[in-house]
Amino acid sequence: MKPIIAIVGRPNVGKSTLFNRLVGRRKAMVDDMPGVTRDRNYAEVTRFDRPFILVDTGGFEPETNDRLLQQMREQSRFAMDEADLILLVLDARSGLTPADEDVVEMLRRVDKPVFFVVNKVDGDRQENAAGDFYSIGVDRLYTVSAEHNRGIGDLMDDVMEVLPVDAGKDEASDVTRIAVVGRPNVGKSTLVNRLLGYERVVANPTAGTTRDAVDTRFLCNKKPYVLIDTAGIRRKGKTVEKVEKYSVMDALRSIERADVVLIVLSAEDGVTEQDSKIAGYAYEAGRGCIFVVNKWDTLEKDNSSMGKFVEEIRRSFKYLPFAPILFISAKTGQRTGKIIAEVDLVMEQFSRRVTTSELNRVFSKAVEEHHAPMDGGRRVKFYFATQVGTKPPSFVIFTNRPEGIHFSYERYLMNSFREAFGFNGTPLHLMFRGRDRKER
Ligand SMILES: Nc1nc2c(ncn2[C@@H]2O[C@H](COP(=O)(O)OP(=O)(O)OP(=O)(O)O)[C@@H](O)[C@H]2O)c(=O)[nH]1
Ligand SMILES: Nc1nc2c(ncn2[C@@H]2O[C@H](COP(=O)(O)OP(=O)(O)OP(=O)(O)O)[C@@H](O)[C@H]2O)c(=O)[nH]1
Repeated sequence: MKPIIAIVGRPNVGKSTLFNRLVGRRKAMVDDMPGVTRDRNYAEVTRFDRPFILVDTGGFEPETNDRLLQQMREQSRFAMDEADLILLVLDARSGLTPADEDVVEMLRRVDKPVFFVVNKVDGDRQENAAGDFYSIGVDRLYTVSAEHNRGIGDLMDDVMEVLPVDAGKDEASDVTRIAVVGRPNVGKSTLVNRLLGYERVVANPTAGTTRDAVDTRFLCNKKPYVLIDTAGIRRKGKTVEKVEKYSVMDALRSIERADVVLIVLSAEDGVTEQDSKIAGYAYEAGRGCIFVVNKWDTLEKDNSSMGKFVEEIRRSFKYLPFAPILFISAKTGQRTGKIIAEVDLVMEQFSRRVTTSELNRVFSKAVEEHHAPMDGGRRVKFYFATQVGTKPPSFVIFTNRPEGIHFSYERYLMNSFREAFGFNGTPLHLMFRGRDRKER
């Protein structure tokens, strides 16, 4: 599993700025996609060919919580439990505060590498002021300016030296890896047990790598599948509070390792905020997605109830119009037998390749029917499209204005591809590239 680096610190010290700096990407353009977190707080980053997961814990703060210390404790606890390495961000311009000291105290007890990062050191003047932070009693401070990209290279050089090495992939290509995700109590464990009970479990759960992930292999119609992190799902003795706090993170980790994600909803509750969050991550991670509406047995049904639920899902998850929806009861077994067949269909599309000539036929027709809007008074021209990868299907489109293509036009192109090719259940990834190597 890829190691996790957590960024902690009180509000406004520059966590998100540092996060964006390290991710090296513009902020995700997701404004017009309800349900997808606006500022993403979770990203996969590769440095010196080594991938890791970067988490900005600021994003985990409940919006209504006004208690600073409480928030920081939660962030730090999260970081201590889940991360492999912690970046504590301090603010050179505001100096050391009691809240900082409180977190430092907590982190002192952690048996993981902690880097003390003094941010907003934009110039030499702040460099001197930053020295005050040594009063917290650490050997090494890293002075940086996240905004102006100062000191970041030195910091990351040292971080990469102590970051645990990825303990290895388990990505046999013929196996479909399935993650079952959803907020607490929607019926994940019941569903997992149902799937495994149905199908013959061919191997005992094997203890995974660094964080006790237990994946379970099983066969269905002689085809191999892996259910990811069944331990996380079945884990007993979690306190209620912990379940509430960490389930999104559990989901993230499973999604990260999956091909196809079963997003479990509960028919009893309808769609909730937390469902949106989880589904948003599955989408952003570019995994195959299937909505599984569980507890269908609990509804008083009339003819329109399924249609209404479909509507609610489509309205709440506008960015996932391509994800199939299944209505099941994990408890009674109703329609659970259809899940794996649906997974197969999605996996096929997720791994699908179209030929360059087919692709360009569809692409040029789409462009002809609906021109791209002008970019700063300049015509946007396209040259050529090619598929560069699968899982999910990824395309590069060559254009004279790679930075001038609006998200709505990108979406139009994706929809044209879907209309022509299907790609049911899988996100698509488009990249625009200029002939002069400019890229977005
Ligand atoms: N001068 C200076 N300002 C910075 C630097 N890094 C961040 N800032 C500013 O500090 C403010 C807070 O930055 P954020 O990245 O939003 O801080 P945060 O810790 O993520 O804040 P929360 O989201 O509230 O937790 C913004 O106005 C940034 O522009 C820096 O290196 N130098
Ligand atoms: N009526 C009904 N109840 C169900 C169904 N599936 C699960 N349940 C019940 O819902 C409750 C929660 O089920 P779990 O499988 O433990 O849910 P979970 O999502 O794994 O929960 P966490 O471990 O808290 O994340 C249990 O009481 C189940 O018996 C279903 O299809 N119908």
